[in-house]
Amino acid sequence: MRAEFQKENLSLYFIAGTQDCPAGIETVLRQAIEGGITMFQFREKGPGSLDSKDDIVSLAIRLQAICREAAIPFIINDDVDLAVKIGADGVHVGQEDEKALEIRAKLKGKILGVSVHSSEEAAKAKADGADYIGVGPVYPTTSKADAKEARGTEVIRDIRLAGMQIPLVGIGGITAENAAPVFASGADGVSVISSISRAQDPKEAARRFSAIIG
Ligand SMILES: Cc1ncsc1CCOP(=O)(O)O
Ligand SMILES: C=C1C=NC(C)=NC1=N
Ligand SMILES: [Mg+2]
Repeated sequence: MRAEFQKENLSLYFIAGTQDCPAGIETVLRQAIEGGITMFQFREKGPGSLDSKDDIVSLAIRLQAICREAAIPFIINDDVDLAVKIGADGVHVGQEDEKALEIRAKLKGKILGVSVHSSEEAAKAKADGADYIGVGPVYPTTSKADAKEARGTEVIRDIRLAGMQIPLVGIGGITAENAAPVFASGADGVSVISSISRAQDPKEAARRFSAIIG
């Protein structure tokens, strides 16, 4: 899958777990796909998320099938073993997760995304073989309890000013109304949870981004 991964996949990168989807994650995912999302990350984490491993695995398999039908990359958050087990297209890990270098070895040919909060962490992620980096929170967020302080587009600009061209997605509190500055600062895409997952009409919510993505 890595061969097919390109920065355009990051344009509208939807992330969700059951905890983010009052209307039901499978329904929300299908509507988000109809609305034009370009990549999906299953992130079952935090208050209200499933705690049964079996439930998580069977849901991941169902969500993966929905993404495969639509030919969009299916990414697992944090759980490298789950990603390998079900043959996901890739994994996204934070600084505290398994070392990106070790994951790169386990996930040959798959997509590896790493969360970074500075240009130094971005350089390390690149050296470790990351295919893309997630930078944020850009704006305040309520979808990640332990999120760091919102930095606006400062870190994205720092990374681009440092000359790093690695595929980069901004994340944190992003809506169709505040997405333009994220692209303007050098991001290849925006990563979104609640402005799609909690929308009255997730398809319409996703579609509203396409005016900005071009
Ligand atoms: C997973 C993650 N990482 C940084 S902020 C965040 C949550 C983003 O959720 P939302 O788009 O609802 O603010
Ligand atoms: C924390 C995260 C940062 N960025 C992305 C793309 N996903 C995440 N789970
Ligand atoms: Mg993590």
